[in-house]
Parts: sequence; C-alpha cells; structure tokens
Amino acid sequence: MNELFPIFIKLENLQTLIVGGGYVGLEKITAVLDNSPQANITLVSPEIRQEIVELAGNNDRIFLIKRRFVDEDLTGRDLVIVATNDKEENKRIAATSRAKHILTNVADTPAICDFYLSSVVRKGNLKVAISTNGMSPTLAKRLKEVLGEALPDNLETAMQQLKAVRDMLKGDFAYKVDELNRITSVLTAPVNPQENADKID
Ligand SMILES: C[C@@]1(CC(=O)O)c2cc3[nH]c(cc4nc(cc5[nH]c(cc(n2)[C@H]1CCC(=O)O)[C@@](C)(CC(=O)O)[C@@H]5CCC(=O)O)C(CC(=O)O)=C4CCC(=O)O)c(CCC(=O)O)c3CC(=O)O
Ligand SMILES: NC(=O)C1=CN([C@@H]2O[C@H](COP(=O)(O)OP(=O)(O)OC[C@H]3O[C@@H](n4cnc5c(N)ncnc54)[C@H](O)[C@@H]3O)[C@@H](O)[C@H]2O)C=CC1
Repeated sequence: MNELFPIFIKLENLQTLIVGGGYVGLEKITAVLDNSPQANITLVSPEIRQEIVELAGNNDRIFLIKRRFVDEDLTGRDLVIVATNDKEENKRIAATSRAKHILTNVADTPAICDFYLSSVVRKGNLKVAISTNGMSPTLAKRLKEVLGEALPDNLETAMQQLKAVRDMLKGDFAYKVDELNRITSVLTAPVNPQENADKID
C-alpha cells in the first residue's frame, strides 16, 4: 500500500535547497521550475552543469554556490533535495537536515526521503501527480504520458465555467455543495445503455 500523503506546495513561499549540480540536480531543478517557476532555489555544488548555470542566468530567484555543501547551507531552508554522487555524504546531509526539521529528499536513497517527487500531468489549471511509491519512476513517467493523452483539452473550459458558477452561488455551504454536485453529476453518470445501443445500430 502507498501511504504517502499527497500535497500541492506553494514553493514561492518557501526556500528550497538543492545539493549537487550534476545530471540529477538538473533533473530536479527542472522538475521544480516546470511546476513552480516562482520557486526560490539555492543550489550548492563544486561542479555545476552548464544547463543549470543557464537557468540561473535567466532567473533571479535561483542562487548558485560553487563549492561543496557545508551544514550552514541548511540555515533558513524549508525543503532540501540532496543529489550528490557521494552516497555517504548524501546520508549525512539528510540526517543533519532532518534534525533541523527540514523536509528532505535524497535522490539515491528512497528509504531516508521525507518526500518523493512525482510524475506530473498538467492541463492548464489541472494537475495530476502520480506516485508509484518509489517502485517504478519509469512507470510513473509512462502513465503521465497516457493520462496526458486521455484527459480532454476542454477540461480547462469546464473548470473555468464551474469556477464562475461557484463564485456566483449564494447560500450556505450545504446548498453550494448540493448545487455543484448536481451540475457535475453528468460527469460520473453511467452512460445510458439505450443511447449506446442506438449508436451500435
Ligand atoms: C523514490 C524517488 C525519489 C525522488 O527522486 O523523489 C526516485 C528514486 C529513484 N529514481 C531512480 C531512477 C530514475 N528516475 C527516473 C525518473 C523520475 N524519478 C522520479 C521520482 C522518483 N525517483 C521518486 C519516486 C517516484 C515514484 O514514486 O514513482 C520522477 C517521477 C519525478 C522527478 O524526478 O521529477 C521522474 C519521472 C518524471 C517524469 O518524466 O514524469 C528515471 C526515468 C527517466 O529519467 O527517464 C530513472 C531511471 C529508470 C529507473 O530506475 O526507473 C533511481 C535509481 C538511480 C540509480 O539506479 O542510480 C532512484 C533511487 C532508487 O530507487 O533507489
Ligand atoms: N532520483 C532519481 O531520479 C535518480 C537518482 N540517481 C542518483 O543520484 C545521484 C547523483 O547522480 P548524478 O547527478 O547523475 O551524478 P553527477 O556525477 O552528474 O553529479 C553529482 C554532482 O554532485 C556534486 N557534488 C559531489 N559532492 C558534493 C558535495 N559534497 N556537496 C555538493 N555537491 C557535491 C558534484 O560536483 C556533481 O555536480 C547518484 O547517486 C545516482 O545514483 C540517478 C538517477 C535518477
């Protein structure tokens, strides 16, 4: 069973630290920025991939520190992603970070992560995050592709119309819930068997 609790975080309100500026560091900073372009990110690493340097060049919320991690780098951070190629150092950084109650992800050791990144389907305001509980990130990536194709593009219009109705509805909470459930019931109603039979004919 997957016991992870999914939440959607406003990273622009938090301070994120990424340790390691190699391939995985690049993947993680890209994942963060694709979802949360306003995120405040500090990345510390003695060697930093050119793609990361370019990202930082175009974004004044990204700070690069070109040296090895020191414990003081954790000061003022809310979220840490550890992605060096030194497994033992990754473990040590994670232990120090957790001791400071900072939510910590360690790219090469799921067992000591407080959270995992997910595969993300995005359609306008809709976002679906997929977790395989660390079992198969590749399956998560494939499912993202399948769901992305399957979800209709007009969901954004539906969402905007429902928001307008939601903003318009007067009355108490229970009334609003009833109304919104009534209007959207068509989305989950079983398809009329007679209608299907007509189509087959
Ligand atoms: C536990 C977790 C922790 C975390 O990183 O947060 C984790 C751990 C590990 N990943 C590894 C490998 C790969 N990871 C990817 C890809 C992604 N990995 C992501 C998340 C997660 N990866 C978390 C669990 C998510 C879940 O529950 O499903 C995604 C979804 C999100 C993101 O990273 O942004 C992103 C897809 C994004 C997308 O495109 O949608 C690929 C495929 C590829 O790159 O094409 C490969 C190679 C193929 C393979 O191994 O499957 C290894 C072995 C390293 C080694 O062998 O050295 C470990 C460590 C281990 O398992 O021990
Ligand atoms: N979670 C995931 O999605 C995946 C995780 N991994 C794992 O992630 C780890 C990193 O892999 P890559 O990025 O490919 O390695 P890499 O060799 O490309 O990059 C490692 C980076 O860490 C930096 N570094 C080393 N020691 C450091 C320190 N003390 N402080 C700060 N930075 C330091 C290096 O300068 C380098 O920039 C590996 O252990 C790998 O097994 C690999 C693939 C996917």
